[in-house]
Amino acid sequence: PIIIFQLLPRRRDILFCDHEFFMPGMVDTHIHASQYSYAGTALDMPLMQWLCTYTFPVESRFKDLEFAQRVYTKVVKRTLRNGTTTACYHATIHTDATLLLGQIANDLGQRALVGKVCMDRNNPAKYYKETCQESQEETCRFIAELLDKKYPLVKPVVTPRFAPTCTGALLGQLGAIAKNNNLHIQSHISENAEEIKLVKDLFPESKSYTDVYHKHNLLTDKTVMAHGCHLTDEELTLFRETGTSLSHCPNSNISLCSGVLNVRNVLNHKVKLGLGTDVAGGYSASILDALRRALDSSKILTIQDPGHETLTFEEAFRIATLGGSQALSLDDQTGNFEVGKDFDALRVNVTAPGGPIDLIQIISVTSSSTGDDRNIVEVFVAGRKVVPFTEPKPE
Ligand SMILES: O=c1[nH]c(=O)c2nc[nH]c2[nH]1
Ligand SMILES: [Zn+2]
Repeated sequence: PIIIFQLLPRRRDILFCDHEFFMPGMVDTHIHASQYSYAGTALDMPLMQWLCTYTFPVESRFKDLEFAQRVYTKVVKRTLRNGTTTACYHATIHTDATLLLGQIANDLGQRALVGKVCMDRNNPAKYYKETCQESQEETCRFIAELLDKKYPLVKPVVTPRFAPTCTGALLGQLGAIAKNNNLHIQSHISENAEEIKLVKDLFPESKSYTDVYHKHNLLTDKTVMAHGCHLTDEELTLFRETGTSLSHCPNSNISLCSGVLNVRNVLNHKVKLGLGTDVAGGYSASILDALRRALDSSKILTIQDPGHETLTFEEAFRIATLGGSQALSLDDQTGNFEVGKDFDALRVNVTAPGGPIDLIQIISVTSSSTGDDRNIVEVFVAGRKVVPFTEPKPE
């Protein structure tokens, strides 16, 4: 999808070809960098079985820094090429590999939140475990070492994987760490029915899944929760009251048969909302793909209930850009071209050679659903051109 909101007049310092324009960079509010290694495969199971069968064994390999370097370089480059100027990453439980992800995002020029995953229970994988104490200590080390690098665009995010794999003790400690250091928080919530039932059994004292996180001080205006397909209105109200945002990951929700988020209901509750690829539950690393699937998902709800107010193309575009920046509380820096924000932008050529669009005639296009990364000819983050990639100069 491409929105042509303004065909800029020709300027001497920026040469625009015909059918070119700038659009704001896109924001991926939820992506597992470590799972990029198997993106597009292994989507034949529901969430809990999928995690144990595929995800945890693959994530355990990130103890190996060479493997991590290879995968993380590829995922940052791929998302940049797809126009993701800001990404909110889950890595793995490994502190050093997660620090490496931060370094790679910095070197390649992506704006990023990077999280060392925390999980101290319900993980059957043999070599992929940490205790509550290790998780807490390594999170503190991760935060201190990443902040010490003083990367201008890369920040740590406190990352309890989700309630089923975290004890209450760990959730409480992570809530305190985030509060004491004024940090972002990310996790998952209410993705599928089996998971919700498990949380009910594990936390019988809590009123709801949302209440579990709330009780542990994990719902703040710097928290982003992925999925939320099955949240009740009462839970959405708590999201609104605490300033917590949602990451809508439609490719993943369909691929793992998890559920369909009612975006209209989320917007009506005035909950901040962004889009996520959720690689590798989602098989595409492109936010344009997420945008299309958000529209498809909304249309499915309309098929089921003709009274449902379908998401518009313009609303989906906003969620992919400004909405994402608001969801990550980064909208003072990015999300649109408001004066004072950084220049995070994509130079789009509707008729890029080899691209998917055949422009048959000059039309007053306001939107098109056929563009892809071939149409994104340049990417800028904070004013720096980061795509096409520049090879490092030889010493
Ligand atoms: O889509 C998902 N991917 C994950 O890796 C994950 N972990 C917890 N819940 C999850 N959901
Ligand atoms: Zn996820």
